[in-house]
Amino acid sequence: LVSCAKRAKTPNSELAVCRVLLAELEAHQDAWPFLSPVKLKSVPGYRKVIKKPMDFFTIKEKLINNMYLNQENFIIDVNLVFDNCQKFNEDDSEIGQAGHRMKRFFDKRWTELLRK
Ligand SMILES: Cc1ncccc1N[C@@H](C)c1ccc2c(c1)OCCO2
Repeated sequence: LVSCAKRAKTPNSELAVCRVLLAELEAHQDAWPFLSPVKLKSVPGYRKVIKKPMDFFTIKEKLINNMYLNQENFIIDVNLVFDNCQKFNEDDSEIGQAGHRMKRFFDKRWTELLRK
């Protein structure tokens, strides 16, 4: 039989994987600093230093409201969470360490799930 062309991934199946990945991030024991938006009034300097705040709750809202057209936009927002964390927090701080652990976990899982 002639093999059919490799079926392109439909956007919704791409986004289904993003929902699975986000659920795993939210369930991770080191997710606590990233579960909701940083309160800009209660963290001195955050608003000035971090130009594009991002967190897992906001990402979930964007997924639910179909604001991600593809996996790439989702991955950009997740990496923004970790880049903001590294920019604002010392590597040896509680939050800094949580951020490094979460980034390592994410990089591993999306490689396994998305790089099929
Ligand atoms: C990711 C991040 N980077 C820099 C600062 C804060 C945060 N997270 C907030 C939720 C946060 C995390 C931990 C906290 C906190 C707020 O305020 C009270 C003390 O403990």
